[in-house]
Amino acid sequence: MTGFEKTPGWLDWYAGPSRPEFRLPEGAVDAHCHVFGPGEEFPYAPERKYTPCDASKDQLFALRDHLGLTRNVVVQATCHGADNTAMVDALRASGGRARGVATLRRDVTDAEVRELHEAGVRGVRFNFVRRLVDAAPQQDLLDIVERIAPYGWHVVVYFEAADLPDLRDFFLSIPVPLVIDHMGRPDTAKDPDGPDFEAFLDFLRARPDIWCKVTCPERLTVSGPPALDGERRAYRDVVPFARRVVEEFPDRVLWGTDWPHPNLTDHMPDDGLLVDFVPHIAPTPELRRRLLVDNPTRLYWPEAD
Ligand SMILES: O=C(O)/C=C(\CC(=O)C(=O)O)C(=O)O
Repeated sequence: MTGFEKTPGWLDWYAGPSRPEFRLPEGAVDAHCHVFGPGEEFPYAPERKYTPCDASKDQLFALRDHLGLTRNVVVQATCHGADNTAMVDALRASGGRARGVATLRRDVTDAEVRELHEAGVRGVRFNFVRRLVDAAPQQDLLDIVERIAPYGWHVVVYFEAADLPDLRDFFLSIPVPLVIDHMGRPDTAKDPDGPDFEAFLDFLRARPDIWCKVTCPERLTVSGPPALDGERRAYRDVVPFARRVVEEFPDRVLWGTDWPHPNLTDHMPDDGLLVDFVPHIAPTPELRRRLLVDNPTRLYWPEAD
């Protein structure tokens, strides 16, 4: 017993994922995943808006090996607030095979940033999704950027598509590279060639150092079908959105599982089938190598590039 009770309706991550049919290229990176607790060892943050089920570093590394991945980027999720200890513990245990993205408060010290850097953190995440967090004032975020810039870190931003018009100028004022979570969460019931997604692509065109994660079809899908029970045509409605991004920005796209898939209540995907989704959004071996290996390695392990 950890004393933490998972948010009602929240599904557990999928135990026993299938082995993907698509063979990942050597050096493939899961550039968006999380560790949660275990709560007994790494308590969840008092200010959290949900309580996840535990998902430990060992379980993450077992999934990495099962799927044929080489490396992980562990992204701090809001349920751990700005207490990065579970994420850092995973980085330290990974033998250099995991890098991290932290959450920082405005009063973070240079010594703390240096320690995170030494542990393998390479970015800070700013979350604007209201169901997850009360976003910090923009000036606080810019103060944090000043702290991390000397270390060559980037800023990961998570927002809903409807909020991009209000946030765009702020994002473009951030003087370090940006990484966008989950394609800026487009409404996939809309036309992938329509004005809303075009506005997102236009934002990516505004600077050459804005990267985009083509992740989370399981969150973005409206018409499915879900990646379960061997389904080979999962999330078809998301494919044209992701392909537009991959084909126009082949050198600044990233892919990840989003394991353990927090906050899903409808279905929990089979991570092996999520790997099998990749060839649909990156149709050539060259695009797949950039998406899965070259781009994340350049951003998170430049010394190995
Ligand atoms: O896993 C994700 O990236 C997405 C999340 C959770 C999250 O980002 C967080 O808690 O910080 C979501 O949409 O609920």
